[in-house]
Amino acid sequence: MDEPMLMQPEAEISATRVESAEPASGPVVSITGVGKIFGTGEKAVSALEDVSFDVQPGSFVALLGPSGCGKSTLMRLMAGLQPVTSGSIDFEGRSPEQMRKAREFGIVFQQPILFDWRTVQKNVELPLELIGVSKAEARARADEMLSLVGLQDFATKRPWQLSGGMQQRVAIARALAFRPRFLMMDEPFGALDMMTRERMQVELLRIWDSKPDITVTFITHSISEAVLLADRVVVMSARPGRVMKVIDVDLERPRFDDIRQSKEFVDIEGEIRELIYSQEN
Ligand SMILES: Nc1ncnc2c1ncn2[C@@H]1O[C@H](COP(=O)(O)OP(=O)(O)OP(=O)(O)O)[C@@H](O)[C@H]1O
Repeated sequence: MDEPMLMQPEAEISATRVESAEPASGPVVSITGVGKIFGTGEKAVSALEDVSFDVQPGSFVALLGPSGCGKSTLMRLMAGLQPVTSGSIDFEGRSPEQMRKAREFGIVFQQPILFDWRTVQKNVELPLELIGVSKAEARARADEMLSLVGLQDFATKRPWQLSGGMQQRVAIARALAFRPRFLMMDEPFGALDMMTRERMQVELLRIWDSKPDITVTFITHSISEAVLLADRVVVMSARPGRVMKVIDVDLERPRFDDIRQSKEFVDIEGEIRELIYSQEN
């Protein structure tokens, strides 16, 4: 799903954090029996069937599955951009739409969608200004997030002067500048070459380690990307997407690039690969 980030301001412009009175104990998102059918009658397409899983607060969940299995659809349902056909998605008593309206979500798509006529810094500031954040506050948050993603020296450059990986880091900075409780990433590194992609994965681990309060949902086709990044991998079947298995990734954090060579990593990758291939045979 490649969508312009600023085309849906309510959805993309995220996050005045709503602090809860008590620390959360149970899951922060409960997805129960979710189904999604597009269209009606003979043209009806069943994209998701009976999808259920929980997301723990502050965890990193990867949605992994073949093309067309409904990963992006599931993320859109979670983000309150489309209604479910059946089942429910519950954010501690609030609906995805309520969460979206409260700007609890930051979203990063495969294409960063930056405005070339604005500087990097002003790209990060723009959506904040659109929701009424003062110029000074927007600048402070943009600078903080550009430092977090390692682009402080590129604030005054134009997006076209940056590499693909750097542009995607700007998109991540822009999403985080809203201080969202939930960061949803739809194949954010899918358009990058393999080496840049691997570097970005490590970069995301670093950013993630310094932002422990955020709960991340990350869509990917890549088994190794899912295992490297996630605490939990939701493995989905081909369309209509169902949950084949939820796999906990009990690898210690902080994680670095060399963890890919560890036996534990390779074992989890193998388990997921077997699961996916068993479905095809
Ligand atoms: N608005 C829509 N109307 C009709 N069908 C749709 C719509 N959106 C998605 N679909 C269908 O639902 C199915 C799931 O699509 P979705 O984009 O969620 O899959 P995906 O797993 O994210 O795929 P990819 O990995 O290729 O991005 C596909 O068959 C798609 O054609």
